[in-house]
Amino acid sequence: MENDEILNASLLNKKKSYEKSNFDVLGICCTKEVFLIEGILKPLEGVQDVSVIVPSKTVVVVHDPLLVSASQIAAALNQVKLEASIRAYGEEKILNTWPKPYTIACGLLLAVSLFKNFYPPLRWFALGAATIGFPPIFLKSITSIQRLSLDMNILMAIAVIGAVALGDYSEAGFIVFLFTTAEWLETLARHKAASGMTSLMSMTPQKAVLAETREVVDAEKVSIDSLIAVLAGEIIPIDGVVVEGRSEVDERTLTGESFPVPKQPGSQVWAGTHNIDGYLCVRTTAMAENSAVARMGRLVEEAQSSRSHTQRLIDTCVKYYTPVVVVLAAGVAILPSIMKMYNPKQGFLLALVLIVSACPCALVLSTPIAYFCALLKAAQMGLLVKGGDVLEALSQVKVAAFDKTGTITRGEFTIREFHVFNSDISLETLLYWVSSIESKSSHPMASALVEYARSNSVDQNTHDVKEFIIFPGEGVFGQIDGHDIFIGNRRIVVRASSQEVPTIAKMEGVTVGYVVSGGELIGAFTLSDSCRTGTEEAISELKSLGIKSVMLTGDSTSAANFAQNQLKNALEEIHAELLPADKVHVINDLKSRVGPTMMIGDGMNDAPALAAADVGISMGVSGSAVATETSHVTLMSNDLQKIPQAVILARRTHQTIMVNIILSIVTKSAVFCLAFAGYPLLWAAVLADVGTCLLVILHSMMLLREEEVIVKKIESCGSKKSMNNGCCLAGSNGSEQSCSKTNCCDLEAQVKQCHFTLESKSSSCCGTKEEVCNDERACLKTSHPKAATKTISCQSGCCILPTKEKVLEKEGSSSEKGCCTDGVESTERGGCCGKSYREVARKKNCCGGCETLMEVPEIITE
Ligand SMILES: Nc1ncnc2c1ncn2[C@@H]1O[C@H](COP(=O)(O)OP(=O)(O)OP(=O)(O)O)[C@@H](O)[C@H]1O
Ligand SMILES: [Zn+2]
Repeated sequence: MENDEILNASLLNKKKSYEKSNFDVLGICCTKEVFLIEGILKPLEGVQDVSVIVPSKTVVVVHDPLLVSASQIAAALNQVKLEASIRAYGEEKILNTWPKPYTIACGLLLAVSLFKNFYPPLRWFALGAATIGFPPIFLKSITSIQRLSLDMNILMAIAVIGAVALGDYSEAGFIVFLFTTAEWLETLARHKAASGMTSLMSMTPQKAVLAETREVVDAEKVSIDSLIAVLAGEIIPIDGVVVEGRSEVDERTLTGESFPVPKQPGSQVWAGTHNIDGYLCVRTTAMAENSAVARMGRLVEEAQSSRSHTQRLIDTCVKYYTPVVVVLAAGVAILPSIMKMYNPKQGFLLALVLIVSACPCALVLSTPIAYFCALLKAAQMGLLVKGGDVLEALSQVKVAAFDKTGTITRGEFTIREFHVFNSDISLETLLYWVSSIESKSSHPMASALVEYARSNSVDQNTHDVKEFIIFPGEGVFGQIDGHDIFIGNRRIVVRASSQEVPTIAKMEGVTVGYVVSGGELIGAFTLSDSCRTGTEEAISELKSLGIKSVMLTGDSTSAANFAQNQLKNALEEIHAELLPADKVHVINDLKSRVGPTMMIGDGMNDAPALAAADVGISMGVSGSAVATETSHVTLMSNDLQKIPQAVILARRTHQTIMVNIILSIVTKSAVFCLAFAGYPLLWAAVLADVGTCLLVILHSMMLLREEEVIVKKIESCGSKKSMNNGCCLAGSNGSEQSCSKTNCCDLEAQVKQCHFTLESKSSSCCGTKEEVCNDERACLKTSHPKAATKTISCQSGCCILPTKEKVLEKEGSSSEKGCCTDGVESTERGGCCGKSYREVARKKNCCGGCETLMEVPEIITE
C-alpha cells in the first residue's frame, strides 16, 4: 500500500518534471515546416513531444526544463530563421497591427513611380521600392536554401531578381509590395483565427486557493480530492464537486450555453468556468492537466496534427506539383535560346510566371485552415470534435441512432410504485436490500432506487453487500444478509428463477423492475423518466437536414414507445430490449441499409455502438468516461440540439474546403492559361498566389461566424405552444392556458407528485422534478425576463409560476413537505429561488420554504 503510494508519487514527480511551452513561430508557412521543426527539436535532449499547429503558427513542446529550457528551444528554431518566440502561458499574442515600415516605404515609392509617364526618371523609384522591401525576402530565402526547402520566399526572390534583370522595375517593385502586404494581412487573419484557440488554452488560472489553509498554490500541484476555495468573480481552476456554498456559474466557455447555471453542494463544476456571485468550496475530481478544458485544448491541438483524408490527398499531389512546375520553368527559360524559337525575353518572363506559380500555398492551406476554424467554432459551441476526419464523416451522415436512457430521456428516474410480494419481508427490509445493492451500480435507475429508499427513511449500507455482479442489459446481482438478490428487467427474472414473469397491469409507459430472491419474485417497482428538453426539435431539425432518427434502447418496448409518444412519433424506427452487442448489430445494419450512421449515447453499454458507428457522439463531460473515450464527438452540455448544429457545421466546413480547393486551382490555372496564351503577367501570378492564400484564410474564417440555428430554438420557446419544449411560460391571467393539462400534465401520476402545492390544481404543475427544473432553464433562455424570474420555485418539482396572489396564498404552506420529499438537495439545477432567497432556501432545504417569495413581485417589476 505504502509502496504503491511512493511509486505513484515518484511517477507523478517524473511526469511533473515535464513542462509544456508554447512558441509563436512566424516562419511557419505551410505544412512543409512541420517536418523541419520536428527534425530540429526532436533530437534535442529533454524534448519529449513536439506538435506544430500550422494555421496558428504555434509550436507546442513538452520538455524537461532542467535539460532544455524554453529559450534554448526558441534559439534552436531561430537558428534557421523561423522567427520563434516564447509565448507566456495565458498571454495573448501581442500583435503589431501595422505593416512593417519597409512595406509602407515600398508602397509609397511605388506610388510615386506610377507617374513615370509624366517624368520618366521616376521609374527609378520603382527600383527603390523593390530594393527597400527585398532584403527580408532575400534573407528568408537564404535560410530556406540552407534548410534545403523550396518555399515561397525563394520563388519570390527569383521572380524579383528576374524582373530587375529584364529591366522591368515596376514589376519588381510591385511583386515586393504585394508579397509583403499579403504576408502582413495573412498574419493578421491567422492571428484572429488563432486567438480563440489561445483563449481556450489560457482560460484556466494557474493558481488555486486551498480551502483549509487559504494557501495559494500552483493549480497543477493540487491533487485529486483536495478542497479548494473559489471566490465570487473568480475562474474555477480545477474540475470538481461543490461541497459548500452556492453560486451561479457561467459555463459559456465550455458548453456554449449563455445562461448561468446554479451550483450548490453536490453540483459538478468545471475548470475554466466563471463563478459569478457566490463562494464555492470545491472538492477536486481531476488533476488540473486532466480538466475538461485542458482536454479540450489538447483535442483541438491533436486534431491539428492528425491529417484528414482530403488533406493527405492534397499533400501527396503537392509533393509532385512544385518540382514539376520548376522543371517546366527551367525548360521554358532555356529552350528558346537553344532552339531560337521565340523571343528569349518572352520565354524568360514565362519562366518567371511559372516559378511564382510553383507555390501551392493556397491549396496546401485550404483544408487545415478550414478544419482549424471549424474545430474552434465547435469548441466554442460546446462540442469536442476529435479531428477533421470526424467533420468529414459527420457531413455525410444519413442516420442518427439515439440511445434512450440518458440521451433522449434525462436518465433521472422517479420511482412510481414499489411493491413487496412476500408477506414475510417488510417494505423497509426490501428497500434496504435493494438500495444497498444498487448503491454499487452506476446505472441511472440505481440512484433513483437509493434515493427512493432514503426518502422512506431507509439508509443503504454498501458494506453489507458481499458479492456484486452486473449483467449488462439485464440488471444486477448482489448478496446481502445471506440472501441472493437479483434486480433488473424481465431478462433477470428469467435468469434468476423459473417463475413466469408476471405482467403488471396498467404499466404502460413506465419501466418495470423486478426483485428476485431464491428463485422467487419478492418485489417489483415501476419507474419513469422524461424526455430531455429540445429532443423533439433536434430530431425534426435532423429530419430537415435529411437525416433519419432511430432509437436503440436496452429498456422495455413499452418504455421506448412511451418516449416515442412524448416525442410525437418523431423517431422513424425503434429498437428496444437490446443487449449492448445488439446495438452494434443494429448500427451495422443501419450502415449497410441507409448509409453513414452516427450514434449518440451516454453509458458504458454504448461504447461498442459508439465505436461501431461512423461518428460516435457521447453526452456530456460527466457522462461515462468510456463513452467519452470511444466517441468521436463529445457534447459538453447535454443539449441534443447541438447535434444538428454539428452536422450543419460539418457540412459548411465541407463546402468551405471545396470552395477553397476550387479557388486555388482555378486561379493558378487561369494564370497558366494566360501565360501560355502569350500574356505572361508576373504581377498577376504573384497576386494569384498571395491573394488566393489570403482569400482561403478569410473564407475559412467565415466558419467562425454565428449561425442562425441557435436563435431558432429561443424563438420556438417564446410561444405558448411550446410547452413540450419545456417552456412553461405564464399566461397573462395565470398559468392555466399556457400550461394546459393535455400539453404538459397528461400523466395523472405526474400531477399527483405535485399535489401538495396549490398550483397543481390549476395544472401549472407539470412533470417530474427533473423535467420542470429543466424548464426553468428553458424559460431563462427565452427573451422574457419576467418568465425567467417567475419560475423560481422550481425545485419542489413543480414549475410554479407565481402570480402575486398565489405567492401570498402559498406562504402559509411553505413549510409543508410538499414536493421537497424527494431529495431536493441533489436537484441538479440547484437554483431553487432567485439569488436573494438563497439563504432561506438553504435553511429549509426546500423551495417550498422560501417565505421570501413574497418579495417576488419586486423582482418581477424590476
Ligand atoms: N442497476 C440496475 N438496476 C435495475 N435494473 C437495471 C440495472 N441495470 C440495468 N437494469 C435493467 O436493464 C435494462 C437494460 O439496461 P441498459 O443499461 O442496457 O439499457 P438502458 O440504460 O435501460 O437503456 P438505454 O440502452 O436506452 O440506455 C434497464 O432498462 C433496466 O431495466
Ligand atoms: Zn504561395
